[in-house]
Amino acid sequence: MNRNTLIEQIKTKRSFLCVGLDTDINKIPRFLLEKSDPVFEFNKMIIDATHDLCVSYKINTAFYESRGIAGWQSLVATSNYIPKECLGIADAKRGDIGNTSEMYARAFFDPEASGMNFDSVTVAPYMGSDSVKPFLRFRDKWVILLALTSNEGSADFQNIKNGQNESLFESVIRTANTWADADRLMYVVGATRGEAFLTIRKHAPDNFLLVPGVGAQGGSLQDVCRYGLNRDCGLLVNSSRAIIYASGGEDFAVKAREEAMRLQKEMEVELNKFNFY
Ligand SMILES: O=C(O)c1cc(=O)[nH]c(=O)n1[C@@H]1O[C@H](COP(=O)(O)O)[C@@H](O)[C@H]1O
Repeated sequence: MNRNTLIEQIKTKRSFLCVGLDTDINKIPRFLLEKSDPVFEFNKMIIDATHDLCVSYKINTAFYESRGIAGWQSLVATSNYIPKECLGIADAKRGDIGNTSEMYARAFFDPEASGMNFDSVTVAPYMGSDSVKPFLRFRDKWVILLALTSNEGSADFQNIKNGQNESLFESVIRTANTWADADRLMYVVGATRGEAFLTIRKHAPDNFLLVPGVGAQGGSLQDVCRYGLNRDCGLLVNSSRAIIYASGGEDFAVKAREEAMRLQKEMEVELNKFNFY
């Protein structure tokens, strides 16, 4: 999916919600366990219930890889069920020497090789340019590079300053912006980072930011929008557990829709404040 299509979708749906499919087989309603692929059935019902309210789905591959072959089958089936008008994110946090990154890129971007055709993949920047560039060789695909993450340990490395008083996350953004433009490169910035969005926007005025941490991790959508929105919206705000486990019962899809709609309404208010349309 290209940038213009993404922006059009945000305008049409008045939403920049990304639903996170962090589907844990031990947390899904029992009645689904009779199905041949319970995780896919769960995801399918979540997608059916939310696709008009969100512009993206993020599949965290850990929840699938941890289940071996069965998990991989659920991953492939779910990736192919994501509607075309929604940006599909493989949240795999990859990155390695060039020829290995090329294989990771094929795994998520080349349907003939792997059966999967994601629009984007999350990548760790630690190994530098040659570990990221193989992902950028695929047309109309996005790299979503970790910049300032939502977890407590993010300060261990990401806030370390260099001789120019610049934090590591700032150096990551400044350098990575020389590898690709804002049509191909997004950054992960945790919702728990509030005012840091001011600094991020100084270095990345045009890039879309994937923002996890609203919902279960307590980040504020309003703060994220105050400091993070740009003229193209420029945000994809993810919520996983708060949506998909809004209910543990047979009504899980209905409750997931209610939570997604609550967030979509809040996003619409923020877009209106920003005179986005
Ligand atoms: O790259 C990510 O998606 C990510 C980066 C980050 O800084 N923090 C973070 O929580 N995530 C992911 O975003 C999702 C957040 O899930 P919830 O806390 O359940 O909404 C999980 O899939 C995390 O792995």
